Amino acid sequence: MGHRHGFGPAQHEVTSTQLRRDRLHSGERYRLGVMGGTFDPIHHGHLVAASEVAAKFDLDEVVFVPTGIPWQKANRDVSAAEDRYLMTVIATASNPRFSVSRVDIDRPGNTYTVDTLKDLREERGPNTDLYFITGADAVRQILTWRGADELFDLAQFVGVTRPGVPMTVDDIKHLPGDRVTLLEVPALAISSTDCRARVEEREPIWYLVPDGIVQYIQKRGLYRLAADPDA
Ligand SMILES: Nc1ncnc2c1ncn2[C@@H]1O[C@H](COP(=O)(O)OP(=O)(O)OP(=O)(O)O)[C@@H](O)[C@H]1O
Ligand SMILES: O=C(O)c1ccc[n+]([C@@H]2O[C@H](COP(=O)([O-])O)[C@@H](O)[C@H]2O)c1
Repeated sequence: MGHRHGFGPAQHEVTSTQLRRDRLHSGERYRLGVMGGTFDPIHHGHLVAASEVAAKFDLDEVVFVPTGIPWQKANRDVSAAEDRYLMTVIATASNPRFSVSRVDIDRPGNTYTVDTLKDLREERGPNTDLYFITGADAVRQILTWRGADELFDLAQFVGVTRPGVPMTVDDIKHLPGDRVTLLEVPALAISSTDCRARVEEREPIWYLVPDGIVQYIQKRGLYRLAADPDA
C-alpha cells in the first residue's frame, strides 16, 4: 500500500478524481465505499459511519447514493429525490473524499442495491473494489433484499453499529463471514425519523445534521405539517 492521506475534510487540496487516477496508474486497486441511504434527511450518524469505515478500511473515496424509490419504506412518505440528493451534496461537499452518485435516483422504479452495485462497477471499471456501508439494522435484513445471492460477489459489506440496535457476530452468522464485517463506530443516537419529527414539532435539529441541512430544510419547508401556518 502506498502513501495514505488523512480522511477528514480540508486536510489537503487533492480531489478524489486525482486520487483515483494516481491509484489506478500505480496498478493498485481502488477502494470505493458505497453508502446507500434514503437520507431524508442526511445526518451526522451517516457521516460518522462513512468516515469511520473509510479510515478502518483504507478507502480512497466514499460515494453516497441516495435511493430513488426505497421499496421497504413504501408505507410512509418520502421526500422528493432531488431534495434528498441536494441535501446529500450539501452535507458531503467539504470532504474531498466524499462524493454523491445519482445512479439510484436516475434509475426508474424501485431501488435495489444489486442494481446500485452493478451500475457503480460498470462506471468505475474492473480495478475498483466496492465496500457497501450499512447500519446494523439494515445488515440483518440483507437476505430479504432483491438478488441477495449476488450481492456478496459484488461487494464487501460493512455493518456499522447503531445505538438501539444491539448486534453481535451471532446476528450475522447467516451471512458469508468473509464478505460481511461488523464495525463499531462512535455511537450517535440520531435517526432521520427523529430529525423529521423534531422539525414537525418545531424542535431544533442543529448539530444533529450539518448546518447547511438545517438551512435547506427551512428554506424548502420540508417536514412541516400542511396545517402549520408557517409551512
Ligand atoms: N446513527 C446512525 N449510526 C449508524 N448508522 C446509521 C445511523 N443512522 C442511519 N444509519 C445507517 O445509514 C444507512 C442509511 O440510513 P437511512 O437513510 O435510512 O437513515 P435512518 O436514520 O435510518 O432513516 P429513517 O429513520 O428515516 O429510517 C442505513 O444503513 C442505516 O442503518
Ligand atoms: O436491494 C434491496 O432490496 C434493498 C432493500 C432495502 C434497503 N436497501 C438499501 O439499503 C440502503 C439503506 O436503505 P434505507 O432504506 O435504510 O435508507 C439503501 O442503499 C437501500 O437501497 C436495499
